[in-house]
Order: sequence, then C-alpha cells, then structure tokens
Amino acid sequence: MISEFELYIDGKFEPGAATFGSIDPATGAVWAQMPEARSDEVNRAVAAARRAFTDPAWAGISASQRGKLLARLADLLEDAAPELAAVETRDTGKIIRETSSQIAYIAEYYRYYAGIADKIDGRHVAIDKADMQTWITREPLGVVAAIVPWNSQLFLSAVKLGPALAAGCTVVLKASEDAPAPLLAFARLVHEAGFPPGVVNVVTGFAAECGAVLSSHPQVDHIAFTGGPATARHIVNNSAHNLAKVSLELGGKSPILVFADADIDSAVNAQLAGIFAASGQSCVAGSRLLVEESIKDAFVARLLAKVQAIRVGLPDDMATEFGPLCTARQLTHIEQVVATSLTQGARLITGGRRLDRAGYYYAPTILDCSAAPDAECVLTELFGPVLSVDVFRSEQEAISKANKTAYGLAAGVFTSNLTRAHRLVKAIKSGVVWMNTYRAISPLAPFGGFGLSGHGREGGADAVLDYTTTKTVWLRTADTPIGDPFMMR
Ligand SMILES: NC(=O)c1ccc[n+]([C@@H]2O[C@H](COP(=O)([O-])OP(=O)(O)OC[C@H]3O[C@@H](n4cnc5c(N)ncnc54)[C@H](O)[C@@H]3O)[C@@H](O)[C@H]2O)c1
Ligand SMILES: O=S(=O)(O)c1ccc(CO)cc1
Repeated sequence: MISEFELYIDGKFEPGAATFGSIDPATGAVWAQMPEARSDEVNRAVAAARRAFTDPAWAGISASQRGKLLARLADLLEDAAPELAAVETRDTGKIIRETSSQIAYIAEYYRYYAGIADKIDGRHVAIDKADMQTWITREPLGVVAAIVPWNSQLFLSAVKLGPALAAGCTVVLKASEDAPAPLLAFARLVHEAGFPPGVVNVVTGFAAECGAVLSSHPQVDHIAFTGGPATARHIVNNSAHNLAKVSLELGGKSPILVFADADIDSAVNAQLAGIFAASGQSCVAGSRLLVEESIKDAFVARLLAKVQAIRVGLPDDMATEFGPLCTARQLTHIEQVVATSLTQGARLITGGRRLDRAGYYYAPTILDCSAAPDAECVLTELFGPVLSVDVFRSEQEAISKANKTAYGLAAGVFTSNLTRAHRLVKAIKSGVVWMNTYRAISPLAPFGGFGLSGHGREGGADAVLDYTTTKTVWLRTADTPIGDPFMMR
C-alpha cells in the first residue's frame, strides 16, 4: 500500500511546511505522516494555478484535448482503484466493500466530463438591431479552490475537478486534514495523466493556515465547497475578501417516508443502507425514518432483526458491513447528542453506546422519537449511525414532518401509489427525492440541496456551466460611419 504522502504544487511533489500524523480509525493509532500546507504552500499553489490558467500549455490546447486528458485520468483511476481503496479504507475507516466499488465508479465521472469538454457551446443572439451581430461565448471562470471533507473525498473532488477541468479552469484542491491520504495518492495519477504543471494542485492542512488562506485568496475566482454548515459560514465570510463565486454542498437530515402500501422488504433494506452504510457518515444518510403508524411496530421489528445481524468488523475485511467512525471527535459528538436526546424523551431501541473494541466504533443505533419529535437527534445532523423513528397518520403529516428541519438535501419515499408519489415529489423540500430506492448516484444526475444543505448542484451536464462565465460579443456589420456619438446604440 502507498505510504509516502506529499503535497502536489506546480507539477512537483514536496514535503510541506511540517507533518502531522494521520490516524487509522480502526485502531486509533497513527499509521502515516501527512504533509501540512501552510500559507506559503497555499500561496504558491494558487500562484501556480493562476499562471497555468493563461499558459499556452493549458489555455492554448483545444477543448477536445482537455477531454482526452480527463479520459486518461479516468483510465488511470480505474486501474489504481484497488490501491486507492486500500488507502482510503486505512485512513478513513470506511469499509473496503464501499471504497473499492465507489472508486472504480468515480472513473465514470471523469469519463462523463471528458465527453462534455468539447460540447460547451455559446449561442447566437437574434439581436433586435439590423446592423449588428451578437453572440455569447463561454469562457473558463479561472482559478478554482475545491475544498472537500474527509468522507468520499475522491468522489467529492471528481464532481468538482471533472467539470472545472472540462471548462478549462485550473484548480487548487484541498483535502481534509482528517484522512487526506487518498487525495494525496490521487495527485500521482493527475501527474501521470499529463496535465500541465499548475493545472491541478493538491494540498492539505488545517482550517486557519490552509483552508482560510485558500478560500480568501485574492487570486481565487470560484470556491467549490463541500462540508458542514458551520464551516460553510467561514467560507462565505472568507469570500468577502476575494468576492469569489461560492458553491456550497452541505449536510443533511434526510427523511425516509414509508407508507403502509410500500414494498416493505425493499423499504427495510433501503433504510438499513440509508443510515448504516458507511456507518452513517454520508451527507445523504437517511437519518429520520417516518413510518405510517399502522405498520410502525412491524417495520421496526424487521429493521431491528437486520440491524442485529450487521457484521461489524475491521474495515479492510471484505466481509465487514459496518466499520468505525473516522474521528474520535465524531464519536464524542454522537455520544453527546444521543445522551441529550434521551433526556428529551427519545427511547433507545438498540445501540446507543461505543463498541467495546479498539478504534472509533459506535453501535448501530435506533431511537424511537415518536414521543420526542423535537429531540436534538431529530433536528441536527449527526453524521453517524443513529436513526430516529417517528410516525405519521396522513400524507399531509408525513410531508410536514419531512420538511420540518432546516436541511433539504435528500429524501426517500416508499409507496406503491403512483399519484401520491407525484404529490410527494412536489411537496418535499429537498434537492433529491429517491422513490422506492435510496442513495443511488450517477455522473448524469445533478445533486445538491436546499436551505442548510447548501445551494450548489454537482453532477450532470449543467455543472460545467458553473465553471464558466459568459462573454457577449457585438459586431457592427454596417459599412457606413457610426452616427450620433451622444446616444446609446
Ligand atoms: N452535500 C454533499 O455533497 C456532502 C457530501 C459529503 C459530506 N458533506 C458534509 O460534510 C460534513 C462532514 O465533513 P467534515 O466534518 O470534514 O466537514 P468540515 O466542514 O469540518 O470540513 C470540510 C473542509 O473544510 C475545511 N475547512 C475547515 N475550516 C475551514 C475554514 N475556516 N476555511 C476554509 N476551509 C475550512 C476542512 O479542512 C475540510 O477540508 C457533513 O456535514 C456532511 O454532511 C456534504
Ligand atoms: O455518501 S456520501 O459519500 O456522503 C455522498 C456524497 C454525495 C452524493 C451525491 O453526489 C451522494 C453520497
């Protein structure tokens, strides 16, 4: 497995201003040293990206050639998927079953944007003046600061790098200080793919000396951020310095609504996947089960039986279904919120404790919140394996409970009633609604949230446009001299 990690700035690998230990969440012990970028490294990375943006080696190549570089990166990523998956699993604790399949699929995101690179068209305007031709071209926005959290960071960078590079931007990618190894390893593939120096730079470091320096840097034109709402507020404040365009992909408190007429086996499995896959550390975790009252007891009993059969184990074992949390901080946060929720009237159905083993394991947890619908665990994101359960008695009550948090990232609806399904799609306030399925993703499908879940949209063809700006061109076609200079044409 890769065990040497460096920053990637201006086409070269370097050790950083200092190093910090990265922890293996399955043991709680440091397993590798990571290079830390501070202001000097960040400033050099941004300067390299700024220079590369207008360098003929990048600005002078055709959009099709940019697409070919992205396609090459996709092939390299696919080949390296097993190795990168091992690194991601070691550094984040995410189970190898998920990292290996997810990384192989991420190659499809790069392929998708490779294909779009030379299809970013402008348009002709049917202008309302006889002696004028007017058209709109699309140009790359400039230098992008891509800031990602520790979970699914190869994926969360692909939905930024893919469209940004297809559009002709250059990028400084900041990996989280929690588990930066997979992105630093990925930088080797960027280098091998042959992107000109400075087009992609990969750094990692802490909030003040790295993240804040990058997001407030005067030479940054666009900040593509994924993370929590609290950090997002810092990002928006930082962008007051550079007035960069900002996109925010934030957390969620996504509901899964199960009606009595649903395919219950399917709904139970989707709920299991929704909250216990990746040990609940997913932005789209289906952390609120809203179930029709008449089937609540039967549904929860079937869910509980499946939860009790989950195979907890070491994340690098293909048989493991449930691994550790990524950080000790996360473990403490979950313990606190669960304890508070119990005092607020939530009732423990299962879990609610650390597991008695090394590493940051927290048991799959279900809390009945039907008597405490405003408990903290119902309203705030935990980013862990904690499910709150509540009931509804009517479609209207289901909708109002689904929409009651400040978030709006995703929702799942299980029903066999087609007309109701259409009503719910319209009524639920979230950027994604999964009907009779959950946590499905594709490069072709846009993704993003409402409210506290942010306002960006990543994935899909239109994402490329976020990394472009328009230029309107006016051409006067008359051969006669321009007339009255003191009036607008
Ligand atoms: N909507 C999505 O697509 C999506 C996907 C995955 C995760 N998330 C969210 O991410 C969060 C979990 O990740 P996390 O705890 O690592 O998030 P976080 O917000 O703590 O950190 C995200 C990134 O921001 C950086 N950062 C921290 N302070 C900064 C500052 N002042 N200026 C600039 N950068 C700064 C961090 O170093 C890290 O790289 C959850 O809320 C989760 O829902 C959202
Ligand atoms: O499960 S996560 O890795 O957090 C995740 C992130 C983004 C999306 C949609 O793009 C889905 C799941």
